[in-house]
Amino acid sequence: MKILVINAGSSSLKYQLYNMNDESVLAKGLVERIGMDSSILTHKPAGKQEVSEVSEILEHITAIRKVLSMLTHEEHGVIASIEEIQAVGHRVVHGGEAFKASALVDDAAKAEIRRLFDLAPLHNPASMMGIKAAETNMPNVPQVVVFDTAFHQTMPEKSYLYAIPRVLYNKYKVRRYGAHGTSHEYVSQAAATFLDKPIEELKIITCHIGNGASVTAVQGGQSVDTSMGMTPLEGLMMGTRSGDLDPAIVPYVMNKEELSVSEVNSMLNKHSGLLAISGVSSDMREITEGMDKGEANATLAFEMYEYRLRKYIGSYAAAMNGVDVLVFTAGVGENSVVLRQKVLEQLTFLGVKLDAELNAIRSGEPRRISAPDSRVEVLVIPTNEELVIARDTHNIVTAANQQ
Ligand SMILES: Nc1ncnc2c1ncn2[C@@H]1O[C@H](COP(=O)(O)OP(=O)(O)O)[C@@H](O)[C@H]1O
Ligand SMILES: CC(=O)OP(=O)(O)O
Ligand SMILES: [Mg+2]
Repeated sequence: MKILVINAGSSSLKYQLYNMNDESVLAKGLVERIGMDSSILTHKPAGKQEVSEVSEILEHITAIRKVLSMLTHEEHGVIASIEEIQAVGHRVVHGGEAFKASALVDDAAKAEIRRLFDLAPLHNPASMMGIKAAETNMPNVPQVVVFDTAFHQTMPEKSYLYAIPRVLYNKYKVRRYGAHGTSHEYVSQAAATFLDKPIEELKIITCHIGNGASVTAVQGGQSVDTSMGMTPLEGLMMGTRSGDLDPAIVPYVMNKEELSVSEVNSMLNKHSGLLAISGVSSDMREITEGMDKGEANATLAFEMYEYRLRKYIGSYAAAMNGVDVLVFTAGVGENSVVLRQKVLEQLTFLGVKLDAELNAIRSGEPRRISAPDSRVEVLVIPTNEELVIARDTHNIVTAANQQ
């Protein structure tokens, strides 16, 4: 079965085409700047040269049409016809309380995802555009939705409730949902496999540190707490998101600066984090370059980012009364040697002992970076959200076909 995996953002669309017979990736790519004056489609067929194409792509529907024509292209294509795509899997950030697992797309699922627009205004509308675009271009192909929030549905009330009037939960479902669940689940299972230990016996802290970043406490294979909240704004300091802050700052700043709700949302989601403190970039590579050059603001941004991540790790060790395994994943977690080093150097109180040489190795494979006598196993595990989405899609569509 060939499955197209789609991760739609508000102005971007990432895709991967899988052959599920051997779980190989036939092609992958990215459409950026959808709706802007010049959009860029970057397409990488397996074993062939990467190609880029600049054009005007105003909507997701057009973006998918371009992707499909690239996948079937004479020179850069990997399939003879669109008919070869037997299912589409979509990443959806918010599944609320309704979705505890992945699901087939039908009218009820779409209505629920739409109902959740309010809770994830930056993410769910983009996912819905991706679903609509795929339906329009491939009307008879089954579609599956895989939710970032699903893995965190095991959190107990004491983790997911906010200490605000209960009526807000009853009426509006205001609570912690978390995100990046597909990744936290994948890397926690991969960690247990790597260590050859039953996941039921492990206390694992998974750090998904990408553009968006979150930490999860995984006890016995289940998410028991996570740093992102009702929306992906809470928790760690991120590329452009503030993470935790005193909620009183919001009305105070709105009042002083005469900001609207959407302006303050935009400030906290798009103009904060590393970008705001460094004044230069939201990209960790540029932050560390600035730090190497002795730039004070880049150095401060890095220090805040590292410190806040370390505090979350400490608090989740307390939440589980211990930690056996610490996992780093996603763009920054997999690649930033210096971030891991700075975090781990000050977790010696937990029994963490870093092996600096192992930490400096660059590899795309799961690996251990702690010393043999470290009380906590520290691993770097490349995440693969797309593969999980492809597998869930395959399982759900296969089961539906058998009915
Ligand atoms: N070699 C590297 N060193 C440090 N940071 C890196 C490196 N490569 C990528 N990154 C960081 O990874 C981030 C993107 O992570 P990723 O998981 O791809 O994010 P997302 O999926 O949220 O777009 C970038 O912002 C960049 O700062
Ligand atoms: C939920 C979220 O933060 O996603 P991303 O890391 O892709 O921005
Ligand atoms: Mg990501």
